[in-house]
Amino acid sequence: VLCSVPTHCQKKNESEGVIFLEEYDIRAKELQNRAVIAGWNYQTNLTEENAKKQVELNLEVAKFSKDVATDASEYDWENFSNFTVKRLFSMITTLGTAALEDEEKLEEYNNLLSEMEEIYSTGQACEYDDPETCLDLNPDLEDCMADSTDYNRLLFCWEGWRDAAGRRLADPYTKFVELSNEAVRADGWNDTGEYWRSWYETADFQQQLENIYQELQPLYQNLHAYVRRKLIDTYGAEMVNAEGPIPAHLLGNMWAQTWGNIYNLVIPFPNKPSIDVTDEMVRQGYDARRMFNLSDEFFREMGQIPMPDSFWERTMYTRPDDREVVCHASAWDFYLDNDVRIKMCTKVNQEDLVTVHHEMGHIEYFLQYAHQPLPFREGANPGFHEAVGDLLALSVSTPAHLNKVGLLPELVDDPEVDINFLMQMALEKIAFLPFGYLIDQWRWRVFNGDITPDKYNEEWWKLRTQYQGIVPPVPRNPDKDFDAGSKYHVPANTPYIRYFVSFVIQFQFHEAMCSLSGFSGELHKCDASAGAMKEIAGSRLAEMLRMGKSQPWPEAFEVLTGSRAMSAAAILQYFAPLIDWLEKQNENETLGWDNGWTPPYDCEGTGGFTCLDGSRCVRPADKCDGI
Ligand SMILES: C[C@H](N[C@H](C(=O)O)[C@@H]1CCCN1C(=O)[C@@H](N)CC(=O)O)C(=O)N1CCC[C@H]1C(=O)O
Ligand SMILES: [Zn+2]
Repeated sequence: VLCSVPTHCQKKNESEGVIFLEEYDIRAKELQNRAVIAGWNYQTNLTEENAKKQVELNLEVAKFSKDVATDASEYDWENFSNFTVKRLFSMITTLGTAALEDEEKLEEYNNLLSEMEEIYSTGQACEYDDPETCLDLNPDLEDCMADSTDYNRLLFCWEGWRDAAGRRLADPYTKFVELSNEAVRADGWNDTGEYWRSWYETADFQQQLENIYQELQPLYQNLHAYVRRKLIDTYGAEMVNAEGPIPAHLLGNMWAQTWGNIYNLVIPFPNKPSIDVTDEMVRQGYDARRMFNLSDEFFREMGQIPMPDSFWERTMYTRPDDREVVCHASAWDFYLDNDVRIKMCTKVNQEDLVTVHHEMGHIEYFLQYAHQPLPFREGANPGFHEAVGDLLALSVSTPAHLNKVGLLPELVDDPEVDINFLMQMALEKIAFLPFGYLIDQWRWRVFNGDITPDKYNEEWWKLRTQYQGIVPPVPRNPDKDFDAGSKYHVPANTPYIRYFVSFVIQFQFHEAMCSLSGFSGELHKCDASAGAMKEIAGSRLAEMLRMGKSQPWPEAFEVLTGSRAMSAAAILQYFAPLIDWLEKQNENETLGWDNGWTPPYDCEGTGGFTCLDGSRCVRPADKCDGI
C-alpha cells in the first residue's frame, strides 16, 4: 500500500510492522558490521585510503538510516500496542546526525571526523633544543606527565601537546559544530547537545546531575585542598598557592582528570604499606596479554561471559611500530558472529590495568545484549556502558583481591593502610568528578550557541577553574589556543557526561553487588567475587546487561540495585572514612580556590628559565607569543 499522500491512505499495521523489523535487523546488522570494520581498519592504520573507505561506509549507513526511517513512517507505529515494537520503531525513526540531507555536507562532516582523529592521533611535541626529537602522546608525553616532577619539563609536555593537537583542531572543530547542528536540526532537534541528552530519556536530567554534583563538591574541595598542600611541599609556595587554583600540569595527567600518578607525593602514611601494582607487574614480567587475561578471569569468576576466541585473535594489544594508529583505548562491537575487540596501546602499569578492565566491561556488555534487536544493542543509558568495567575493577582493586591474585605481597589490617588505599581510590574517582562533569557543560553550550568560537578557550578555562580548581601554567593565547581539542573525546566527538554518570552509578552497582554477594562490612573493603553468594550477584548483573536498551534505564537499574534513581549516597558511603580524615587534615586549610592567583611565568626576553634540577631549560622566545 504505497501511497503518495500518507494522510489519505491506510498506514501499515502492527503485524506488518513486526515483519518490517525482522528484515530491518538482518540488513542493519550486515551494514553496521561493514561500517565498523572500516572504522577498525582506519583506526588501526591511519592511511588516506582507509579514511576514504571509512567515510564511504559512514555515508552508506546514513543513507540506509534515512531510507529505513522513511519506510518505517509508512507504519502506524505510534498507535501500535506492543511496547517493544513501538520502541524499536521510535528508535529507527530517530535519525540524529544521519538526518543531514545534503550529500556534500554529510561527506564534509565525515571527512572532518576522520581528519580530526588523524590530527589528534599523530600529534607530536618536539624538543625545544632538538626539533628532530619529537614525542608522541602515547607513550612519551603521557609518561612525562605521569613521572616527571620537574615543573618546567612538565610545562614542556603540557604546552607541547596543546600546540600539536589543540591548536590544529580549532578550525576543523568549529566547522564540525556547525554541520553537526545542521544535521540534527533536520531531525527536529534544537542542537546536538539536546539530541545527545535525549539518550537518557530523563526529563530533568541536567538538574539531577547538578544536584549530585553539589552533593559531591565538598568531598572534592577537601581532596583538592589536601593535594594542593602536598604540592606546595614539592614545588614550593611560589609555584603553588595555598588558597588558589593548582597549576594544571602538576596533577600527574595530561588533562588533570585523574591524579593517581602523584600518589607518591601525597601518601597519607608514607611509612605504612601502599598498593603499587605497577612495580609488582613489572617485577613479575607482566605483558599486555597477561593483563587482559587477569581481567577476563575476573569476569568469568563473576559469572559473566568469557571473551570469545576471536577476541584474543583480533584485539590490538600494543602500539604497532610499522604504522600510525589511534592509540586511545577503545572497545569495538562488530555486531555479527560475536566479533568483539579492544584496540589499545597498552603499557604495563596500574593505570592501564584499570583501563583494560574498563574496556573489557564494554566488551562484556556487547556480549550480554548481542541477542537483542540492533537498536537495543546499546547501554540502558551511556553511563551504564562506562560503568560495567569500572564496577568490576572496584572489586579487583581491593587489597584483598590484589593479594589473592599475587599483585600485593602482604595484607595488613590497619586503619592507616585503609586511608592510604582510600586516598589512591579518591585520586582516581573523586578527582575525576568535576572533569567528568564539565566537558559536556562546555560542549552543550558550544552546541546551543551560548559559547561562540571566539570564546571557546576562554569559557573552557572558566569551567576548568570553576569546577576543577586548576589554572593554566602559562597564559593562553586567545586567538590560537584550543585546549578542549587536546582531549580525545572532543575531536573524536564522543560525549562525556556518560563518565560522570558512570562514576556515580558504578558505586550504586557496587553496593548492590556487594550486598547480593553476601558481603558485609565497609563498602571500600568489598570484593564481590569473595562473597559466598557471588553467583546471585553475577546473575543479577548479567540480567541487567542482557536488557541493553530494550527498556528505559530505570527498569534496568532496578533489576540490579532495587532503586530507580542516580544517587551520590553510595560513593559518599564508600569514601566515608577518608572524608573524616581529610576534614581533620584540612582544619587549617582554605577550601576552594577563587583568589584569582595565576602561576608565575618566566618569560623574560631570553625566553629561557632554569629547571628545578638546575639545568638550563632553553625556551624559544616564540613560546612567549602574545604574552
Ligand atoms: C580509555 C577510554 N576509551 C573510551 C571508552 O572506553 O569509553 C573509548 C574512546 C571513546 C569511546 N570509547 C569506546 O571504547 C566506546 N566504543 C565504548 C562504547 O562502546 O560505548 C576513555 O576514554 N575513558 C575511560 C575513562 C574515562 C575516559 C577517558 O580516558 O577520558
Ligand atoms: Zn568506556
